[in-house]
Amino acid sequence: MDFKQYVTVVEDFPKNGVRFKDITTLMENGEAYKEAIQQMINFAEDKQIDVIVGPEARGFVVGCPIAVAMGVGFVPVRKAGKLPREVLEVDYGLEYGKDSLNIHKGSIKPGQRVLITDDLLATGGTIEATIKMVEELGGVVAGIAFLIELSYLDGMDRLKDYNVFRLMAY
Ligand SMILES: O=P(O)(O)OC[C@H]1O[C@H](OP(=O)(O)OP(=O)(O)O)[C@H](O)[C@@H]1O
Ligand SMILES: Nc1ncnc2[nH]cnc12
Repeated sequence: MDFKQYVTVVEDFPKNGVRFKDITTLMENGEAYKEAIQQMINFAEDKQIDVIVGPEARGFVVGCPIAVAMGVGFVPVRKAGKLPREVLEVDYGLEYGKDSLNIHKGSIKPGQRVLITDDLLATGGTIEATIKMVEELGGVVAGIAFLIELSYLDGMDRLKDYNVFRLMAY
């Protein structure tokens, strides 16, 4: 399947000449969304995954259906101030700003094998912060799966030590 035909490229969003890759048009198409998720599951299948971790919000869009299909749990990474219990917090930068991310302490058990999911790899700031939180909680990052890599931003350079899958590259 040519997945790129379902992604809409929006010029200058949210600002400063960023070429935004909008996956909502892929999600609107049941066949394309299902097949994209299936390809991520195929990548994860032989990795003895115990739990999936995805950053808000688009990491949920890909991570939750994979978790349900694989019969494993899903742990949300959220922007600061959204999780109600005790959290681990990490600052990060992204293509169009900076923020901090939280994960619930105790949400990953030491030694658990984790698949990290997100829709898109840009600078790699979000995923690097997510990896840091998983590893600080004692999890083992067994794989990282994206729908899209923006190869002109070199985010993959930060992920050399990991097993990474991406469906599309721009
Ligand atoms: O590789 P990076 O430079 O870190 O950028 C990639 C991140 O940016 C987007 O999320 P965003 O923070 O815009 O949040 P959203 O999913 O809530 O829209 C995207 O879903 C990734 O998580
Ligand atoms: N260019 C881009 N398109 C969509 N999501 C993004 N997140 C960070 N950069 C992005």
